[in-house]
Amino acid sequence: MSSDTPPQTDRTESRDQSDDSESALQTVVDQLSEVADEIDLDPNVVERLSHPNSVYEVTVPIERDDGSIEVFTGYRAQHDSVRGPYKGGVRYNPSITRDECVALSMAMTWKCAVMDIPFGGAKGGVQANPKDLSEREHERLTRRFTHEIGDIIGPMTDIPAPDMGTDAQTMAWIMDAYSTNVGETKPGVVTGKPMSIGGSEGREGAPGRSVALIARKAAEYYDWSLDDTTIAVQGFGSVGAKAARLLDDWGADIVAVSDVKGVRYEPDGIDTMAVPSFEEEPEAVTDDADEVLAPEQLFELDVDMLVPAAIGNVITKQNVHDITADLIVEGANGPTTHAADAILEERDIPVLPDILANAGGVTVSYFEWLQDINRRAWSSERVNNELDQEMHAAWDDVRTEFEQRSVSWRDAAYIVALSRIGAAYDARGLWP
Ligand SMILES: NC(=O)C1=CN([C@@H]2O[C@H](COP(=O)(O)OP(=O)(O)OC[C@H]3O[C@@H](n4cnc5c(N)ncnc54)[C@H](OP(=O)(O)O)[C@@H]3O)[C@@H](O)[C@H]2O)C=CC1
Ligand SMILES: O=C(O)CCC(=O)C(=O)O
Repeated sequence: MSSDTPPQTDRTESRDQSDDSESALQTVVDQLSEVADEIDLDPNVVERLSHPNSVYEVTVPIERDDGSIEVFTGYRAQHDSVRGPYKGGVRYNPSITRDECVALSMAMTWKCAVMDIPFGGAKGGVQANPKDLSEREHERLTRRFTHEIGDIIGPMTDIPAPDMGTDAQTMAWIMDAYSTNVGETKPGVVTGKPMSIGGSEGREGAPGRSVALIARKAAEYYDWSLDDTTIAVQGFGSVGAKAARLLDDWGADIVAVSDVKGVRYEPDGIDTMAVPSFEEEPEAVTDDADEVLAPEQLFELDVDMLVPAAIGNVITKQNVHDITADLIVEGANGPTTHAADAILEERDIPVLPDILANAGGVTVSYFEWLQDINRRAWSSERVNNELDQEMHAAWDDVRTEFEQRSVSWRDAAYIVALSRIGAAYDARGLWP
């Protein structure tokens, strides 16, 4: 099944349009086309990359705890595998759509390429609110979803991982359902598993760690001291809480953190360890806070650095002018629309893009996959050292393009990724 992709739009044209309706897919396709022009990427490769290889839509019926049957819709989008097996997370979210999965799968292709790890891009999910599911319902949903996509995932074909609304336990159920089906234990079919069944040290904290590492690199690049840097973080889950806590530990002042209910604001700096993360207790970030702001006020705060680490398309043409931060580091996937990105560029506010900043997750997933294949566990020191090395190498590659071509950080990251993907297509010559 192939997808109808949106038409590519001129960036200046999109500047003049309202981006109320700019979809995540439109954002990614526009970015692809802009960078393809910059590096003269073969138009055939651009055409190929503008479409997912396959998109699967499945029906996931489960028995609720009260005995009734409820039917959910699930997706798995596989974008491109020229550099290796499809790789990407599975999210449980009531508003997830087919197109959003396609957009996120495309971003995974770029992310793996910018990190130079041998995977392509995929993403999937189920249209369900994990907060409305009991643990047994979560398990039944996961096992049935795995059954429905069982033929198209596998350690050498497509390897799911956690994303919003899913966690290590979800991955354990996927691994068990898949392994039971094929009659053999296959730890490599998913990453982000519990340690007891082949998970890796450091995977859970890895995306937040990479966000913090890139934030620190960027601060150094612009000659800031982290000790004098104030930061606001949207989302206090797997990515946001870890990033905030590390940056706090490294000396920055985290002055605001938020969840769906609001913003906890402490101008003198928050003790981030004392605030419950999403995993510790959902929707509790503002509990007992002295000062609580409305969620949308986070972007208006007078801070040095902004880290959107919750959901996509939150920095838009409508609110981008409220932003006074001097630097943005994207923890979430696709938090900035293409139109808002152009305005930030005009305003000289650098944006360190998602495909670099949060790539620690898939990088440690790659380490986990290697450990599964070799049946050898790495120490947490080894995982963190190798992650730091990979992040620094990717930073250097992106910084080189940023400086040599005088493009945005996002375009520089896309250039690194698309050059590698283009070279793989050149070498393989996949055209029939
Ligand atoms: N987990 C991973 O391995 C990776 C995740 N990402 C991306 O990072 C982002 C966050 O994922 P992750 O940390 O795993 O998700 P989690 O489910 O762990 O946490 C999400 C957090 O965002 C908050 N949140 C949700 N909606 C809003 C909103 N509208 N405004 C403010 N806060 C909100 C939640 O708060 P509440 O408690 O109120 O629900 C929660 O604190 C996603 O874009 C994901 O794709 C990227 C790379 C890897
Ligand atoms: O760890 C992985 O394989 C993918 C994580 C993910 O979905 C992401 O980086 O957006």
